Amino acid sequence: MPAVLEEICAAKRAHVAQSKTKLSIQDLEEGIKQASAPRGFFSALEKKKTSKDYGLICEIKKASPSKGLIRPDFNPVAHAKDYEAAGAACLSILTDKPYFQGDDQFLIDARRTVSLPCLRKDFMIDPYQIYESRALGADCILLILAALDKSLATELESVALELGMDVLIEVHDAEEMKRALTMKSPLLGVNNRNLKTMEVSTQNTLDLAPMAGSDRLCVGESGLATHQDLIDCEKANVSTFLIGETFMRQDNIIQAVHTMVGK
Ligand SMILES: O=C(O)c1ccccc1NCC(=O)[C@H](O)[C@H](O)COP(=O)(O)O
Repeated sequence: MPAVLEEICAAKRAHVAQSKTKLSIQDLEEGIKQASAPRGFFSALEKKKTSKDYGLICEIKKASPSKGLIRPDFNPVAHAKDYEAAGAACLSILTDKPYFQGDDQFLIDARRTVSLPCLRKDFMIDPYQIYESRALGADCILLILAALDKSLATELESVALELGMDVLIEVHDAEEMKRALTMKSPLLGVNNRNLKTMEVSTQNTLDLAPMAGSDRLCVGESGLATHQDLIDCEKANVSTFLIGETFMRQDNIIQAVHTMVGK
């Protein structure tokens, strides 16, 4: 596992242990009963694909380990509104605090403001977090296969699906893609960021997406900066993308999304 992921997951295990002392899974199940029903994350993206539109998962991201602070005037509610107005299919909201300056409250506030399906973007290593995600209102969770063995990935996926959420399975190499194809979720993210070097290359999407076959929906993730990047990925039949930093660095987010899709 890349060192940065190792470090983030170790911190996450300590954080989850702490959370469990405050709220039990039974408490979270009570919270889930009060939560609004899941919005179809996968189906929103599938709809865009069917209508031959780009399916954008627009990310609310204040900072990152590779870039530090990205958005000084960070305002998750305003960013959520802008993304919806710009035509995003879905939102991704980082909730990890120590490495991304995220917050669970950002997910709650953003989701309440818009009608888009929302991904809780965090580092899932324990079933507890899957219950917590649904109680927070998440419609989809992320599973990073580089951080999970087969049995834990399968367990987390099955809890999420039972709770009615979609699952975005993230892969970075061919071995992870093969593992992803043994899982149930049809939503596969190809991460263009090499977490060992932090370099990004859309070539990764071009190399791995063809392995996925026509039953899965591939998402190109990370380092997408220009409309040409999207056009390049279309060579591998990928028209669904997760984009954070490029949008978050622009004062006018609506304009940035329009420019990205070539409007
Ligand atoms: O962004 C990072 O530096 C990072 C470091 C370590 C683990 C994960 C990381 N990013 C999480 C993401 O998946 C991205 O936020 C997402 O793919 C959007 O990427 P970008 O468009 O490049 O902001």
